[in-house]
Amino acid sequence: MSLLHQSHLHGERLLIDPWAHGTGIMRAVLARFNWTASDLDITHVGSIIAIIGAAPAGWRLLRSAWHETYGWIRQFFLASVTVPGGDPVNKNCVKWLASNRPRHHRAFTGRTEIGRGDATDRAASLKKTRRAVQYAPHWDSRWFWFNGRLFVATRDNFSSSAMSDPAYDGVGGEELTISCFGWSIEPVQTFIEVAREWADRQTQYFVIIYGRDRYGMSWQPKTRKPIRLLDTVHFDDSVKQELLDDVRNYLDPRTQRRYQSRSMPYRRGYLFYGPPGTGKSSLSTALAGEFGLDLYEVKVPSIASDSDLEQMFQEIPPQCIVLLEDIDAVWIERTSRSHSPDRRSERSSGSDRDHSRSNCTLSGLLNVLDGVGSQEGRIVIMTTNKPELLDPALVRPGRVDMKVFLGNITPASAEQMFVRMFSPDELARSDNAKSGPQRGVVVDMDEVRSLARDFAKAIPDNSFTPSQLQGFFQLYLDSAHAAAEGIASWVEKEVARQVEGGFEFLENGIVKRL
Ligand SMILES: Nc1ncnc2c1ncn2[C@@H]1O[C@H](COP(=O)(O)OP(=O)(O)OP(=O)(O)O)[C@@H](O)[C@H]1O
Repeated sequence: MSLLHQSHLHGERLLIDPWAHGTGIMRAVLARFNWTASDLDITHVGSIIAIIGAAPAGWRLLRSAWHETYGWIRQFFLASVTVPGGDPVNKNCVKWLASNRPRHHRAFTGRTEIGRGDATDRAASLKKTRRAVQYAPHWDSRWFWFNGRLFVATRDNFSSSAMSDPAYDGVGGEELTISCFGWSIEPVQTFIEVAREWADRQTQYFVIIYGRDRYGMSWQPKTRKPIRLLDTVHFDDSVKQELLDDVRNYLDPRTQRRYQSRSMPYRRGYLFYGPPGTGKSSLSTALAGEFGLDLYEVKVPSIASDSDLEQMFQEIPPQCIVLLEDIDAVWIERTSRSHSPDRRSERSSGSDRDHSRSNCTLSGLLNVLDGVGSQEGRIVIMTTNKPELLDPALVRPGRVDMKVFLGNITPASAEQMFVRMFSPDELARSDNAKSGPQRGVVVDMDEVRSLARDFAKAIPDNSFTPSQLQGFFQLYLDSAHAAAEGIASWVEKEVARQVEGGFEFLENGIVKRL
């Protein structure tokens, strides 16, 4: 089709032209750069459009040329180490890279941070809709300098299924390859060591608790708890000291050499037993913090089968604490149980298995604890509220080397707990964390000690669990005097409640019992 042109008084102008609209826009754009309309003719427009049209093809060509070249560079000039996704080293390196990222990094993954809320509004943070969003840098390859060398880290970010995994946290979920120029992988190994040490320093004030993911397929870091000091778990001081000495001695490298030279399996097992709420889990976490170990938590009633248990243990690293909670739930196969008639009658009832009972068997458990395939070097802590149900084979020396009873609180422990709750340092620390004026009434240490002595006198020995007493303190956190005054009536009420027993509930403002 021929183009129609018409001359006007103001010179030659395009009137009816398929390009007219486009050129109008272009003219407007060019005018901003002080170009006149006469500078633009149809051949210029055509060239510009052709260039724009060819740009993506050119870009693709350049990219594939770069990939080809990069492949050659990797093959002939780079030394590399690949770390599988989910491995702790992978997380360490990715975290190091994230914290040393360029200031203007622009790609992030965002995910709802379950378990942590909006720090500025505590009440709102408990609502589902106000959960904070966590942003982690998103990248598939990063060039960086380390120790004067050029490194590149690549991960299979976008194609991997990691992103669709609900447990994906944006850190360490994908296979990671770290490379540097040269023939030796030594610089990469040095980088990995530095990243590991850096990550250890970041977590030295926390205990990392690992749990199975929701499909029971792999271990995932479940929570990161601030280290709980052993002083905050109250029980018999001499037993606590004995336990500490035993763990310290076991972890000493000389002990390991001694075990090995005498062909003894390098393993240590502990049983923490006692009523609910006496600190069995708290003590396990405190021990992990004290010795800088990660804690792998296994809830025995929820184990699906012996093979699942075996798989779990195979994936647990050597230096850590394995916490087997509610070990009495394990399925006993033995036909003769001298001191557990209840269990025998349950066993004879065949299919009606107790729901709190695990699907893993005693022999499955014994196998992972000290069978041929069991790893050495880890600490196993078992907890139970019902030690009388345990099979003697499970708790024999070699499997359980020390039994620690955690019982109801003694007046001496109650006194320690009071001092801890109201020490001036503790009050100042917790009030500083709050915004607004100081709420707690600070009394000096001598007064706290004297109030604690009076407080302890009101606590009958061996009557309340530490968690019950903790519940009492939660009512009086702001005043040591009020706590010391309120304890007598609280004890009276609690004792009456324990005598009456049953489940207490409120109906029309009246306390009733089931
Ligand atoms: N001995 C203790 N010293 C200090 N605090 C304790 C102690 N025992 C329990 N608590 C407090 O009570 C709560 C429950 O404790 P924990 O879960 O450790 O008890 P548990 O014995 O493991 O209970 P369960 O058998 O029901 O699992 C925690 O908040 C903990 O701080």
